[in-house]
Amino acid sequence: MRQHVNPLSRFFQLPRPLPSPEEMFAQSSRPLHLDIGCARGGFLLGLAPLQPEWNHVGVEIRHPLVLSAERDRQELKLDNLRFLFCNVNVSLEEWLDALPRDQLQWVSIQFPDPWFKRRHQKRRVLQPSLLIALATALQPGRELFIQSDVLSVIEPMVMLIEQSNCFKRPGDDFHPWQRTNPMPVPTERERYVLDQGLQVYRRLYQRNDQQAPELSNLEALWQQVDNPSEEEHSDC
Ligand SMILES: C[S@@+](CC[C@H](N)C(=O)[O-])C[C@H]1O[C@@H](n2cnc3c(N)ncnc32)[C@H](O)[C@@H]1O
Repeated sequence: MRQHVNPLSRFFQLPRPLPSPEEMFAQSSRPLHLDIGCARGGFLLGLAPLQPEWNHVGVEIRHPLVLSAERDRQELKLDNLRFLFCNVNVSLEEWLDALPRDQLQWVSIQFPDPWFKRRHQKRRVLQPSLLIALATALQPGRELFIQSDVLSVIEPMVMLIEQSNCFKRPGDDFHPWQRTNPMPVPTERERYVLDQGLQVYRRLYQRNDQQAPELSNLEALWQQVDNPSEEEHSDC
């Protein structure tokens, strides 16, 4: 059990320039997968060797976890993977904006920290401005995958994604939630949740061809997203 770090604290509000794909990867033109909130990186450390034709980037706000993940990556000699320390709500938009067109092809946000209280809404990782930056970087057909074991965490994300009008669900996906994980490797949190016999809520989205909305419009919708639970929570 641990308390989450507060992404709004002054320390985490300092912008950090993030390296470009050219600076990170020898074969920098490969398609890019971005995992937001990668923690110790177990998921990407397992995935990168299975997908050598992709480059993978994990971003994480807790610096010691990034150091540990990078150490493991170097031991495993995985040159198609990097872990970066940043607050995605402060530093990711500029990086996304500078990516070559259609390089980013997959984004995953898995088991994000559950900030339940409405007054903590701004601490949640998926904010309107981040969603717009992702929607702008992802070309039609490219994918955004979200999963969580907490319904009241994933529902506002679903609402935000769907209200943006930038994403659709694949045509063969008729269920409220994906039954299985489209990724071949579970995350650390996912493994823990499944071991407990708990349910996992998953959604896979594809970028459609609609323009990203104005930030002010999406922010107004986000304000309407209500979350009644006042429970405090901690995990991983
Ligand atoms: C509940 S953990 C899940 C970790 C991993 N995705 C998994 O499924 O095992 C959520 C992770 O997101 C990170 N995180 C939360 N807010 C973040 C932010 N603004 N920027 C980057 N990482 C963030 C947390 O530090 C934490 O490691």
